[in-house]
Amino acid sequence: MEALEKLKELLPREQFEKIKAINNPELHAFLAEWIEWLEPDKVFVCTDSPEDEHYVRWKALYYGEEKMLETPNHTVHYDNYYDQARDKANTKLLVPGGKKIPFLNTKDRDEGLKEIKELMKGIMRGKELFICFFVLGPKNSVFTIPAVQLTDSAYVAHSEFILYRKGYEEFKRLGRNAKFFKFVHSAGELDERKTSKNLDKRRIYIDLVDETVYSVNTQYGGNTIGLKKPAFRLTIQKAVREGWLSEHMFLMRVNGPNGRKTYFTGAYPSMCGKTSTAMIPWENIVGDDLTFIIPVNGIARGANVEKGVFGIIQGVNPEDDPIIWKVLHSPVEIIFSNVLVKDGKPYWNDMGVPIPDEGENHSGKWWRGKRDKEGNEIPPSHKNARFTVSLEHFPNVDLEALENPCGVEIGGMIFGGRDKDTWPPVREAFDWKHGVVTMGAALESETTAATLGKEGVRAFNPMAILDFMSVPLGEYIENYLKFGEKLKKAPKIFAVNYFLRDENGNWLNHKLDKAVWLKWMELRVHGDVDAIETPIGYIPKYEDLKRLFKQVLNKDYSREDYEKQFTIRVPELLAKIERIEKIYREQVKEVPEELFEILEEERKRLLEAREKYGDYISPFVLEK
Ligand SMILES: Nc1nc2c(ncn2[C@@H]2O[C@H](COP(=O)(O)OP(=O)(O)OP(=O)(O)O)[C@@H](O)[C@H]2O)c(=O)[nH]1
Ligand SMILES: O=C([O-])CC(=O)C(=O)O
Ligand SMILES: [Mn+2]
Repeated sequence: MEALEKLKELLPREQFEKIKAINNPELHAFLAEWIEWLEPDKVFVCTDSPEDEHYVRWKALYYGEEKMLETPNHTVHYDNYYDQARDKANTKLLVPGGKKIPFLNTKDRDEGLKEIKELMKGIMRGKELFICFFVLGPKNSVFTIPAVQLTDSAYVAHSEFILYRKGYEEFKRLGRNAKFFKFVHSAGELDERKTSKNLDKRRIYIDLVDETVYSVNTQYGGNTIGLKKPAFRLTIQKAVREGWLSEHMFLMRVNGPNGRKTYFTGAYPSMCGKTSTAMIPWENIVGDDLTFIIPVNGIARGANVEKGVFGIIQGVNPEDDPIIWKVLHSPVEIIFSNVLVKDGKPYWNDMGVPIPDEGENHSGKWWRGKRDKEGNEIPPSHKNARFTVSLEHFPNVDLEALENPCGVEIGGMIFGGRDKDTWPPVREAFDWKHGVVTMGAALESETTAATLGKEGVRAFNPMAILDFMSVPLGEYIENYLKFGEKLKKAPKIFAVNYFLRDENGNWLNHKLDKAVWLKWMELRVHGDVDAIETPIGYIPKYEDLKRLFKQVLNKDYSREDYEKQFTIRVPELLAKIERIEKIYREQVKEVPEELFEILEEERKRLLEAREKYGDYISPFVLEK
C-alpha cells in the first residue's frame, strides 16, 4: 500500500491533513512504517502554530512528566535516579559490518537495527506519539538542516520547542527536496514517578547510513533530545564529508574598544565552562553548546545550531552568574530538571542561598543525609541537573547574530578543558595548524558528571568532541587542517585553562578571570597588544593583564599571581606531548603525518627552552 494511504488509515483526519500538506514521499514512508510499528494509542502532529506548541506543553503536565512550579511558566521534570547523564556505553554508531574504529563505539548496522526495532515494537501502546518538525541552524540559510522527531515524551518535545527553531513550514516549503534527519524516541515504560523504568534496555543507536537516531528507555535530555547530541553525530559526519565544521562550541560576541564586535567560538568538554563563558557579563551570547562553521568566500562564518540553552544549574549563583540567575527567577518558560523542589520553588547545589533540608528531588522524597542504594549521600540536586530556556529571554543575547542566515565572522576559536597542572590560563597559537594540533587535537580533560561513570579522570578529548565523534578521528583532523586552507583569513586559535590548581589543590584562578582572558584574546585578534613568545605559543604580558584586570574586574592583579599562573611547565608539557603522540600513533593510527611533525616541533622548542632556562620557566624570563 502507498505510504500516504496507510497514513490515512492510521491517523485521524485532522492529523493526517497536516502530514499530507508536506509533499515528501520519503517522510510519508518513514512515518507510516514507524507509526505502525510503535502502535501509539494516539498521534499528534505539531505544526508551527502556537496552539500546537501549547498542546505539547500542556501534555507534559497532563501526563505527569513535568509538574508546575510556583512561578508561572516554570515546570520541573525528573529523570530516573540512574538516568541522569549521557549513557556512553549504550550509545552506538551503527555501521555496516560493525567496522571497529578507534575511540568510536560501533556496532553492526543490521544487528543494531534489528535489536532496536525489537525493543521498540509496540512500545507506545497506551501512549501518545508526538510528531514534531524542527530545523538545525537558522532558517532558510546555508546552515539549515531539517529534522523530524517522533517521541512519546511530551517533555522531550517540549524541550525541543524551547531549544530549536520550528520546521513544519520549512518541510512544507522544501517538499520533495528536503534532505532531513530523523529521530525516533520512546521513554519506554514509566514508573509511578513518570521516569523511564527499563534502564537495562536503554539504547541510543545512531544509524549513520540513513541519518536516523533511535533512543529508547531513557528520558535524560542528552540521550533523548534528537536535535541535540543525537543529531550532533550526524552533523559531524556531514561536515567532514562536505568540508565544513560541526563543533561542540559556544558562540559569543566579545566587545572590543570603540564598539568593536568580535565573535569567538569555544570548545570545552561537557561541564567545563561553555555556558558560563558565553554568559559572562560584559559580553553577549549567541550559543552555548553547538556551532556550525562554514567557509563562505574565504571567511569562516559561524551559527548557533540551537536557539536555547540546556544548561547546568549547579553552582549558578547571583555573584558569578548574575544574568542566568535573573532569568531563572523571572516568569519566562523554563523546565528545571533534577533539582530539589520545596513548596513549589526550585533549589540546587551551591546556589549561594540557603537550601531547605527536605523536599522532592531526583531521588524522590528527599531529606538531608539521605543515602542511595550504593550508600552515597544524595545532594539536594543532581550535579548534572539542568535548566532549559530559550535564548530570547536573556538580556545579553545577540539576537541579530543568532538569527542571521549568513552567520557571523569568526575572529577566534578557543579550546579548553579541565587541566590541573599543564596549560597556562590563556595562550595563542602560532598559526591555524599549530592551534588545531597542539590545542584542539591534543585536548585532554578530566571526566565530569555529564556522562555516567567515574569523574575526575584525565582523558583524551580532542576538540572536546570525542563523546560525539562519528567518523575516524584522522579524517576529522584532516578536515580541520584543510579547513584553514580554504580561508583567506583563518580565525586565530587560542587555548584556555580555567582549572589550574596549586600544590594544595586550590584553584589558581577565580571564575570571573575568564572575562579578562576574553578581552585579551579580542585585542590579539586585531593585533592591538603584543605578547610573549613561548615554546607553546604566545602568552599575555603582565602589564596588559594588570590593566585589563583593573578595567574589567576592578581587581589588582599581582606579579606573583601572574608568574604562578603563566609559568611554562616544561615537564608536564613534555609528558603531555608523549601521551598525545602515543595515542595518535598507537591507537588512532591513520592520522595526517603533519600532526606528528607539529607535535615534534613543539617538543623541540620545549627541550631547547629547558636547556636554557630549566624545567619551570617564568614568563618574565621569556619576556626579555
Ligand atoms: N573552577 C572553575 N570552575 C568553573 C569555571 N567556569 C565554569 N566552571 C564550572 O564548570 C561547570 C559548568 O560548566 P558549564 O559552563 O555549564 O558547562 P558546558 O561546557 O556548558 O557543558 P555542557 O552543557 O555539558 O556541554 C560548573 O561546575 C562550573 O562551576 C572556572 O572558571 N573555574
Ligand atoms: O547533551 C547533554 O547531555 C548536555 C550537554 O551539553 C553535554 O553533555 O555536552
Ligand atoms: Mn554539550
